[in-house]
Order: sequence, then C-alpha cells, then structure tokens
Amino acid sequence: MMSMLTIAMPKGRIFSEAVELLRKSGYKLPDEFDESRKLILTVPEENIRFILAKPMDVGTYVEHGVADVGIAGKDVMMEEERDVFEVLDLKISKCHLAVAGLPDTKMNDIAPKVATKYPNVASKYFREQGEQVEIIHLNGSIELAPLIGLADRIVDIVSTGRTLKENGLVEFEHIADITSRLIVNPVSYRMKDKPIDMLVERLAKTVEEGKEDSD
Ligand SMILES: Nc1ncnc2c1ncn2[C@@H]1O[C@H](COP(=O)(O)OP(=O)(O)OP(=O)(O)O)[C@@H](O)[C@H]1O
Ligand SMILES: O=P(O)(O)OC[C@H]1O[C@H](OP(=O)(O)OP(=O)(O)O)[C@H](O)[C@@H]1O
Repeated sequence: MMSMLTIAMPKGRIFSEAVELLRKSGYKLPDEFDESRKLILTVPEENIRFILAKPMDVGTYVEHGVADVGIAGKDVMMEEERDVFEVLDLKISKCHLAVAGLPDTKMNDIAPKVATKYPNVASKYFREQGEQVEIIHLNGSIELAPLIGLADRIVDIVSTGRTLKENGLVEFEHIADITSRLIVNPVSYRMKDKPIDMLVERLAKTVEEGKEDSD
C-alpha cells in the first residue's frame, strides 16, 4: 500500500480552480470540498489528505514537511523563497504583478514610497531598477495607499484591471506573470516518489489538454 499524500491547498480564490483541476485529472473529491469549513479533508479512496491553508502559508507547510506537496501562487513563491521544489506550472489563477499609481505622477525623488503586500518582491524589483524606495507593507486594499497619499506607487496583483480602473489608477510597469504552481517537499519527493510522480503526471496531462482547448 502506498503511503498517504498530504496536499496543502490554498483557501480562497485559487481553491475552486485547483479542485476543478484535480477532478479533471481523475481524482474523486467529495461534494464536501465545495462547501465544508473543515481544515483537514481526508479522501481515503485516493489515499490523499488535504489541508486548507491561507495562500501565503502553503509554502510554510510544505517546507516543514507536514504537507508533501502544495499549490501556491508564483507571487507567493517569489515573495517567500522556500526550500521546496517547484515542479509544475498549473496554469490556473492567472494574473500579474505590476507597479501602479495615480496617472501623470512621477515618483517622489527623495525616498519615494511604495505600498505592497509583497515587500521582498517590491524591494528586489526597485533595487534592480537602480531606484531607492521606501517599502510600506500593507495586508490588503493596496490601491488605497496612493489615493490617500500614503505612497507614490503600489506593487500589487492585477487580474481584470477593474480595481485599478475603478480607483482611477494606472499600471506603469509589468513585473511578472503569475500562475499557480505545484510545489514539493524535497524529502517527500525521495520518500514518496511514486504517488508524487503519479500526481504530477496526471496534473501535467490535464494542464496540457487545457492548453490545447484554449489554443
Ligand atoms: N485578482 C487576483 N487578486 C489576488 N490574487 C489573485 C488574483 N487572481 C489570482 N490570484 C492568485 O490568488 C492568490 C491569492 O488568493 P486570495 O486572494 O484568495 O488570497 P489572499 O489575498 O491571501 O487572501 P486574503 O484576502 O484572505 O488575505 C495569489 O497568491 C495569486 O496567486
Ligand atoms: O485586477 P482585478 O481583477 O481587479 O484584481 C486585483 C485586485 O484583487 C486583489 O485584491 P483582493 O480582492 O484579494 O483584496 P485585498 O485587497 O484585500 O487583497 C488584488 O490585491 C487587487 O486589489
């Protein structure tokens, strides 16, 4: 009998797309997945246990080995460099990271301020551009910062662009395209190589088929 796999799933907007991808890949996940408030969901028929974490925390569970694999946004992986393998681009929850602000505004020359939920990504980006900025770490509603005079620029996720538009903000620079990734704990990959390889193969096939559909 193969050992049970623990998969860390991100709660929130990625969750339903990730569940759909797993179902399309042949995993029979009970209806309970769509409405439960439980944080651990075991599917004995598939020999898999799912833990439901905050998206920013998935890498923590996988790095510590309490989850063998996990699903995390590339943005999260960029922000918190973790000792995990990124094995597959799941091509779900597409969006991008961008620099935005009020139109026709220049960055303040002396200590321009950048508000973001991604302090590491933002400071690395501006360092590479040779610009010295002050990073202001916020936890959400990032678009508020330039409107209220807290920051000259924001670094945030843009998906439809609706939040920027409705707040009168514009995108200045594109930092990186973002999709969700399958990540694996290095020790688990050695100890549970068979079930993990099977999971990766099945998901990769579905991702590939999805690509053909959208071509
Ligand atoms: N429009 C979007 N806004 C934010 N994240 C998005 C968007 N589209 C896709 N994503 C992906 O979803 C992840 C965030 O999911 P979600 O918004 O549920 O979490 P969160 O922002 O951490 O949650 P919370 O708002 O509860 O703090 C990101 O890491 C990113 O990879
Ligand atoms: O381009 P759009 O489709 O409008 O999506 C982008 C917005 O969605 C996210 O915020 P979220 O809804 O997660 O709220 P938050 O500000 O509390 O993080 C993100 O931080 C942007 O604000």
